[in-house]
Amino acid sequence: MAAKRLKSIADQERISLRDSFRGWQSIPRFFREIYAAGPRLFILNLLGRLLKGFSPVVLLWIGKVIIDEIVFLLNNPDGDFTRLWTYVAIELGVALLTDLIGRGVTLTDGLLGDLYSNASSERIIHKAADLSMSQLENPVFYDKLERARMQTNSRVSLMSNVLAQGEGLLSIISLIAGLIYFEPWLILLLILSIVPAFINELKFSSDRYSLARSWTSERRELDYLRYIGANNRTAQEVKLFGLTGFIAGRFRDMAAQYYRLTRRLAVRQSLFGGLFNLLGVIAYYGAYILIIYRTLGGLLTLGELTFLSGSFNRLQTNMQGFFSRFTRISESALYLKDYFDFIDLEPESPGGDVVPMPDRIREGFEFREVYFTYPESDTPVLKGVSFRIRAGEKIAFVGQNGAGKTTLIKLILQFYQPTSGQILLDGTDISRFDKEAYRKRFGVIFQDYFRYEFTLRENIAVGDIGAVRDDTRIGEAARKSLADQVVQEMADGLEQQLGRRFARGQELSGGQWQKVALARAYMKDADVMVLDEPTASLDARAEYEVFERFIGLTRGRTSIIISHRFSTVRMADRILVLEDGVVTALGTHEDLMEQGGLYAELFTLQAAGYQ
Ligand SMILES: Nc1ncnc2c1ncn2[C@@H]1O[C@H](COP(=O)(O)OP(=O)(O)OP(=O)(O)O)[C@@H](O)[C@H]1O
Repeated sequence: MAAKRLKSIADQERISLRDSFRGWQSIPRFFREIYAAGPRLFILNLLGRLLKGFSPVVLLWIGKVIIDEIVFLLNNPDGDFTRLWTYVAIELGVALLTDLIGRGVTLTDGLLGDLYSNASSERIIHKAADLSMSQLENPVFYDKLERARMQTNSRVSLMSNVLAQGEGLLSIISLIAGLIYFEPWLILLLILSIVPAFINELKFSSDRYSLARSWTSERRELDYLRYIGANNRTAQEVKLFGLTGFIAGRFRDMAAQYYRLTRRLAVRQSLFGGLFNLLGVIAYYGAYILIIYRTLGGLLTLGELTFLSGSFNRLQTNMQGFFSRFTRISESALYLKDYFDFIDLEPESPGGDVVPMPDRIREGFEFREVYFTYPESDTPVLKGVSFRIRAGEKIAFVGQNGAGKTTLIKLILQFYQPTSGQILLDGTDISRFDKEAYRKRFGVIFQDYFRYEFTLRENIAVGDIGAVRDDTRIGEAARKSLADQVVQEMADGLEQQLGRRFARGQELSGGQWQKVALARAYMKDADVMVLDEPTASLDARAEYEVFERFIGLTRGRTSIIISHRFSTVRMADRILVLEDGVVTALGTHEDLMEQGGLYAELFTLQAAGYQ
């Protein structure tokens, strides 16, 4: 199998050093979101870190005072020991307090992280709901959604890193103040030992991000392969068709390329990093020798020697931590920008004033010269479609696979806007109605309805989720769609968990699922019922019953039915025949039979099959 060649770091647009800092602009907004998720925890955390930030210098300082006091007492054996023990007690107190505060900080970090992660996941769900189908189907948008969703955990660690960074900065400033006070030259050595390592870190982090980013869609494919390769839904086909080798091979090729690219980066980073670290060790010993000389020369006390060498050592570790966190933050902050880019996506809006929905449909729908091409596609699906659906009538759409029947429904439901032409409801362009109010008037079952792994009750109630506790309405919807038979067969009745994913879940047959899905359309007293292939999985008797009920129950209500079964279709008031995106006939069953076109041909073909 010829594997796709994947983009390497050399192929793609590189993210420059300056771009690495770009992400930092999003941090204030990020912290506003975290604050909003848990204001009290956030303030507690800041206070804790503030105190903890000063603890290293305080501890080192007390250590210095203690050693100087010991040296003094050694030289003056008759001196008073009270001061020494007081210092030791203070050191113990500070050490205990620092430990306690440290635990408090870890605790508030974890809790804040949880709160923030929950809040941001919810935001992403809401945002995805605001976007149009064409936005969601667009791969660029989808990649943004994917990045926003996948990086929830990395945002949580970003939060801890930024907070730790503030704390680290306090420690560094206070330790530097001590160094400057006794021995300013040490600062120069410190800078010398740290800066090259920092630049190295920064460079590699932007490379890592560039690589990960340019690979978003490939990683999605890897995830998809992992999913279809090890999953109870695909297991049947994978076993039957022997697909394991194919899927695993495809996964292996892609994963190996990704591994090779990341390995090269990681090895180079680690080599350079090691080299620069050696520089740090040499600088530390340079500083140590300088301090020893000064002490031997009587310029520094023994306590000051321990304070300075301790401070230098701490500073070096703290600064290394600071810089490596800095690059980690720059890296995750770039992802943060992806998240905000997604949150800031503008939903498509028609512009102009919103017109209130009429309280009931008087005339009906009208398609006027509607042309439609799916986004990201060049092939027109609808090519100048004009027809009316009268208020209260039952209309059936028929036509061969791919003719555009479901597309007509998607346009009526405003999942997409026509490329040109108009769809009117009682004379008003449907795009001018508030989408939510408009869609509320429809009871719909889609051809590719979703099987939610929720309870049976919830699966029916998704048609009007506000009524999930309304047993009367759920029971009625189930009766109308024959789903009541399914309810009776389940051990837990309406509370039966469906699907196999969760404990006590019960899988349904195709026809049972269809009855459940059909019940959703009955959940509300909709003005317009839309049934797209509602009976494809039902047995002949169930199908007959479903339709008989449907006709009786929706008398006088506008309904649209898509079906390939002509026994169903002929029950409609009028039938629209769609051929390759064009309406070729519209009339009653009798009219169309008389005309002798595609409808008559298909009807006769199917009828002959039953003889
Ligand atoms: N989301 C989409 N993006 C791009 N093209 C699409 C999309 N959905 C459908 N199409 C294309 O639009 C054409 C019409 O599809 P549609 O689902 O409307 O057909 P249909 O008449 O309902 O067919 P069927 O009887 O098989 O359900 C098909 O050629 C299909 O490939």
